[in-house]
Amino acid sequence: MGIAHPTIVFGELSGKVVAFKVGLLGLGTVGTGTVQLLQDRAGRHSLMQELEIYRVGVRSLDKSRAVNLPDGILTTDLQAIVTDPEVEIVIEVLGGLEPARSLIMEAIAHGKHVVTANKAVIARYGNEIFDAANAAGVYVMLEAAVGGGIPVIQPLKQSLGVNRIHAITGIVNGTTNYILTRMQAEGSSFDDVLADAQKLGYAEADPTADVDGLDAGDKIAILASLAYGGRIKLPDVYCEGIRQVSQTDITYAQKLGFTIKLLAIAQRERAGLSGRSVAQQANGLNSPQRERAGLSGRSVAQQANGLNPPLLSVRVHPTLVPESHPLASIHGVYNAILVEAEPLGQVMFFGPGAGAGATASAVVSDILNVAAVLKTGHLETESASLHPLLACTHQDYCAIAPMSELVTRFYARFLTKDHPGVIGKLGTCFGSHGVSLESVVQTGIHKHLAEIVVVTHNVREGDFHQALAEIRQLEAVDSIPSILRVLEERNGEE
Ligand SMILES: NC(=O)C1=CN([C@@H]2O[C@H](COP(=O)(O)OP(=O)(O)OC[C@H]3O[C@@H](n4cnc5c(N)ncnc54)[C@H](OP(=O)(O)O)[C@@H]3O)[C@@H](O)[C@H]2O)C=CC1
Ligand SMILES: N[C@@H](CC=O)C(=O)O
Ligand code: NA
Repeated sequence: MGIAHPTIVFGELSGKVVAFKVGLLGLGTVGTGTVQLLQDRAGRHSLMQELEIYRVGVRSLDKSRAVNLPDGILTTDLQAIVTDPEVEIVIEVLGGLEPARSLIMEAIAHGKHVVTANKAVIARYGNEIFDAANAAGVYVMLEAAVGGGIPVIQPLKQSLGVNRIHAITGIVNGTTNYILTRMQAEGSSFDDVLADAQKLGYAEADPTADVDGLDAGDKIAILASLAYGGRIKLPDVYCEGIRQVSQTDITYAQKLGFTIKLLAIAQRERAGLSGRSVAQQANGLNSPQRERAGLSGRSVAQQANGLNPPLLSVRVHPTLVPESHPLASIHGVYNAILVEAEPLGQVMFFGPGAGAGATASAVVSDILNVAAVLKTGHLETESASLHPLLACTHQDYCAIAPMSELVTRFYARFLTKDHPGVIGKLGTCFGSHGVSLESVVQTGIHKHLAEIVVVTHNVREGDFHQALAEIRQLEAVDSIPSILRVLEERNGEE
């Protein structure tokens, strides 16, 4: 098909236009940043000269736009973009599940390479998307989907590929880090700061995904899948957001030498914790988990120890982070991802996790990666296969251990009657469930009730909750307003 629409042609080499035609779906925060970057090529990689914005799909043609595009580039017919034979690379920056998912699938079916910033779609439909892409011989690139502009997807696929990953601990949601930072620094209210994050373009269209930890859950599922070489079932990822984090807890945490962060964590389950072996933990998996891990009908002990992909803990929750930990100093919309690997040791990726320019940097880098492969003519022969360090070809599922088996420290705040002996009763309940306390502080009287803050040593989460269930029955205990996990200072491990 000839070029029926006006286009922005950037590249003309040896008198011959060699542009890769890009179809952009979405012209919001990220789409606008992407166009701005593609229109401002001076001093950037020369391959950018060969990218051409061919069509841009939006919902409304009446909106004023922060970028100038020639007449006829904008369209509301997104399907026409993903089926247009002229388009080689489709950029999906619409957000949401539909029509994003269907358009990605249709683009793949029409032989287009896809670049997406959409972690929600990849975390839920990655299986079908990558199966289809691999069968069609096209790339699906997603650097912008995790950590915004921070390069973390490509490093996990390429530079860190030889490492055995022990743990990934990240601040991967800019909105919640921005909210927690300002609540902590200024004592601002949650709602006011959220409104600012929305104005700045950090938050998702529905900020529930940010605030309730679901966006971070999508991102850690994607990182875990790349790091551990297996697919992750999203419902297996435990997600707890920041709605219940109060000024009171922020203040107590500060007094105790911690800062509260929403952490996304994926780690190999460690053998021997709380006297349990990996095999026993794998026994605790429900049957679909064991089925997915390939454990059913075989010796769980034998298989869990050599599990490939391994048995993992994958979770998102607000966490007390020691002030001395590298993640404690990540503020505002910044993200950071700490990777602990063998033989490399610790490496931390840090940078802006959201925002137009930063995210566009990741999107356009992905486009360049695809254009670079296309330029080599690598995919043009019948027998050509996808570049193994750019494609995603995992088939097996990782088994995810239940949260009750997690071994972690806890912070808990109790409101109790101000009676003698209450602290002793709490200690007895904890002790009878094997929960050892690092500190117990009675911090004052709050509406005629005593406020007691407890920090535990490492405990098995299931044991801790059993102790709490017993404590709730105590006549002296009014309520337990907060329970938060605590990160250990050494090695970023819990
Ligand atoms: N914002 C950020 O900092 C980051 C965002 N991301 C991800 O990037 C993606 C885009 O986010 P963002 O740019 O913030 O989103 P915006 O809401 O700012 O922009 C969405 C764009 O998509 C268009 N659009 C949405 N639905 C449709 C539809 N059904 N038909 C046609 N057009 C549609 C909108 O059109 P119109 O303009 O006409 O309304 C708009 O241009 C999301 O997946 C997000 O998770 C990833 C990293 C950081
Ligand atoms: N809403 C997300 C945007 C980037 O993924 C965030 O706040 O991190
Ligand atoms: Na990134």
